[in-house]
Order: sequence, then structure tokens, then C-alpha cells
Amino acid sequence: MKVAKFGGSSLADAGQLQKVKDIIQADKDRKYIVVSAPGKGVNNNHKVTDLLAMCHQLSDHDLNFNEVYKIIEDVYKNIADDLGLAIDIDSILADVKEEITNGASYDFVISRGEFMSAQVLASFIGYDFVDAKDLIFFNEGILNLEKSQENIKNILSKHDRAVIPGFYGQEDGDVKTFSRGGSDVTGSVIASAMDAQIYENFTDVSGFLVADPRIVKNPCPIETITYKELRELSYMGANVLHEEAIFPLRDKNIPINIKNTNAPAKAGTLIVSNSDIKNKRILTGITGKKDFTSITLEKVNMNNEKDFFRKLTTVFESNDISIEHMPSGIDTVSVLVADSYITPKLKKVLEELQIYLNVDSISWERDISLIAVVGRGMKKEKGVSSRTFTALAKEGVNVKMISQGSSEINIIIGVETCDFEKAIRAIYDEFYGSKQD
Ligand SMILES: Nc1ncnc2c1ncn2[C@@H]1O[C@H](COP(=O)(O)OP(=O)(O)O)[C@@H](O)[C@H]1O
Ligand SMILES: N[C@@H](CC(=O)OP(=O)(O)O)C(=O)O
Repeated sequence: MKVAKFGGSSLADAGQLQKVKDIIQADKDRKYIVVSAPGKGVNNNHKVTDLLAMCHQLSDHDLNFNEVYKIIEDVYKNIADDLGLAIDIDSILADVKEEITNGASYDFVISRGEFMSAQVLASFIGYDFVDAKDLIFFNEGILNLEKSQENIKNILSKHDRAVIPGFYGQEDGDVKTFSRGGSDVTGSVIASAMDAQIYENFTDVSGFLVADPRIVKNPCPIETITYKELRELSYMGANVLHEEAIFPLRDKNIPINIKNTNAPAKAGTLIVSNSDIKNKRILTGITGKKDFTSITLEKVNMNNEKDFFRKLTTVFESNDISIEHMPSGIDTVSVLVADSYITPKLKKVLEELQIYLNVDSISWERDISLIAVVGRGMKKEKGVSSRTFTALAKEGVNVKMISQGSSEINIIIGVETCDFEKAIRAIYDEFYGSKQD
């Protein structure tokens, strides 16, 4: 039995839904189908989830949200009309609108895209609709995997074939969503609970690519990638698969296959646990994230102060700020933190660092981006760093920070945000372009 998840781009309009139906019907093992809300398509420029978030915001401020909701209505009505569906989409849409008007919670509102998508697809392919609210459970905002798996097994065993909305579940009876892109996690939890032979994740690219196709033109696809590599890449910005989608499957050794709804015959990317599977290349992938701030502290003999680093991390912890990286020298240490955490608290944090650590100087720099160069092949290969940094130097990229994980499968490089795309292209060209390894 297979679990297949279809992302928003695969559900954007009737044409895409027809492709989804063909894919499902081509393999009778595709029994449990997880869907996202419609994404951007030929006729719609916005993701339904974004539009729902907008409706919630307007309604929350007692503003009229009819115009925005009309765009959502058109998406579903066009699909239902074009496919000649028997479901009463008008009344489903009217119910959701009423709930928004009556002050439904943010999570509830943004989950309705998936709720409606799943009903539309279930009606189109003749599968049962099973609400994710009865399957996925959260505890203090965090997925309760065991409870969810137990419920999924119990409930889905009564359905031979079903379509399930992704992205949400419940906590104490209230709808609760994963973070954005979370339908991938729903699919993964269902595949693990049902001991699927494979979890197929259908999107709009033919698998995981070595680099973001919006940055590198026609990047090579990755044939196989290990869970560890994928985790590094997903966490660091390659958003094809949600970073949390790996955990439920890893323990059970269930492979994930990233495939393209628009080109289903292509093999896509197989994500496996076995790191012995050879990759012909040294580097598996290159990705990155923007919007970091680097705070640099200088203090002579800092390393001899036994409690220096504890005090340093305490300042960030007490301000509820996660530290991304902390490269250090003998008398200096830099702390890299996401702008989303530090921006509102920068002045306060700088003051506290000065008082608590009594440093000689503090400086900070905005507009830092982090680039992750990931590959299990890097462990055994010499000269990867030298090739990477030479490529960056040739393009005039100023490297701000370097950090290598102890697993030796990744190097993180800090660059100025204005060099972000250039740096990714330079590394890609060095290892995959004309001067390939
Ligand atoms: N390394 C990468 N490989 C493939 N796609 C990538 C990569 N990095 C970023 N992307 C982007 O991820 C998109 C697919 O993810 P997403 O938009 O979440 O799809 P879906 O809506 O199908 O879930 C692709 O269209 C591509 O633009
Ligand atoms: N619709 C949600 C959940 C999701 O996973 O969507 P997609 O599969 O299109 O990335 C979002 O936009 O975040």
C-alpha cells in the first residue's frame, strides 16, 4: 500500500486534478491520498491558504472580506463545474464563510483550504473523505505522533481508500495546523501509521533538485538522497519537503519518493535511510536561507572565562531567541540569529550582553545569508572546501562565516545577502556546471 500526497500546485485547477486522478488510478496501491489547498495555477495567482489568512485578518478587524473570499469561491466552483462534481460545493463554501464571519480561529480558517480540497478530490475519484481532525493530534502545539498513529490505524483500517486533508489536526477538540508547508508532514504521519511501502510526495518539480530552480537554471535532479542530507537541506531552505516530514518515516525505514504531477513517469528523487547508496557526485545539494544577523563580541582572554559561553547563551535563551550558529576565535565569538527573532529585541539583547559579559566591544551586521553545501560524498573527499571557497572568491563573494557540522556532510557559509544567489550559482557551477567533478 502506498500513501500519496499532492501539493497545492497539483490541485490548482481542474486540469491538474485530472492529472492527479490519472496518477492515482494508474496504481491500485495508492490507497490513502493526502492533499493540500489549491496553489497558484493558470487562473489563480494566489495560494488559497494565503487568501484564507487574509480573510481571517480582515474579519478579525471587522472589515469586509467578501472580495477576497470570492477569489477562493471561484477556485473551487470552477473546479467543481469543470469536473461536473456531484458535491454541493456552494454550501461547503457558504459554511466556511459563515465560520470566518463568526470569528473562527486563525488555525481553523487557514485549514479550510485543505478541508475543501479533500472533499473535492474524494468526490472526483470516488474515495471516502476522512477529516484530518479525527486523525492527527497535537499536544501543546507539537505533533503527538503516537496518539496520531494509533487513531490513524484505527480509523483508516475501516476505509479501503480515502482522501485526507493535509496541514491540520486537532488539540483538545480545536483545529490546529502544522507550520506552513505542513501537508507533507500529514502525509508522512499517515504513511508511517499505516506502514506504507512508500510515501509518494507529488509536487511541480521532478524531484529534489541540486539547487533551487528559481536560482540556478535547470539544476540537475538528485536521484537518491539520505534522510540526513535531506534534513540538512530542508532545514536550510530547500522547501520541497517540510523538514519535519522525515522523522515519522525514518524509524520505520519507509522511503519517500518526490515526484512530479506534471511528469509522473520520471523517477524523481528517492529519499532513503541507507547512506551506503552511492552518489556519483561529491555534493548532493546546495541551498540557503536569507535574513540573519551576526552579533560579534570581543573580549581578551574570553576563552579562559569558564562561564563566558553559558552567560552568552543565557542572554539569548532568556530573550527566547534560538541561536543558529556560533563560530568563535580566541578572543571573539559571533552569534548568528534569524532576523525574525532578533529584530524586535536587538537593542535589549546588545545591552544585556554588554552588562552581563562585560565585553570589550560588540558589533553587529544585518543582511547575512547562510548557504548550506550538503553531501554524504564530502566525508571521504579531499579538497571540497578549497574548491568551494575558490569558486566563491572568483565571483568576488565575501565569506563572512564558515561552520562545518561534525557529521562532515555539510558546510555552512555565511555571505552578504546581496551575494546569496551569486554564491549558490558559483558553487553549483564548480561542482555541477562545466567544471563538474
Ligand atoms: N532544491 C530544490 N529542488 C526542487 N525544488 C525546489 C528546491 N528548492 C526550492 N524548490 C521549490 O520548491 C517548489 C516545490 O515545493 P512547494 O511549493 O511546497 O510544492 P507543493 O505546493 O507541491 O507542495 C518547487 O516548485 C521549487 O520552486
Ligand atoms: N496549504 C498549506 C499547507 C501545504 O503543505 O501546502 P503545499 O503542499 O502547497 O506546500 C500551505 O500553503 O502552507
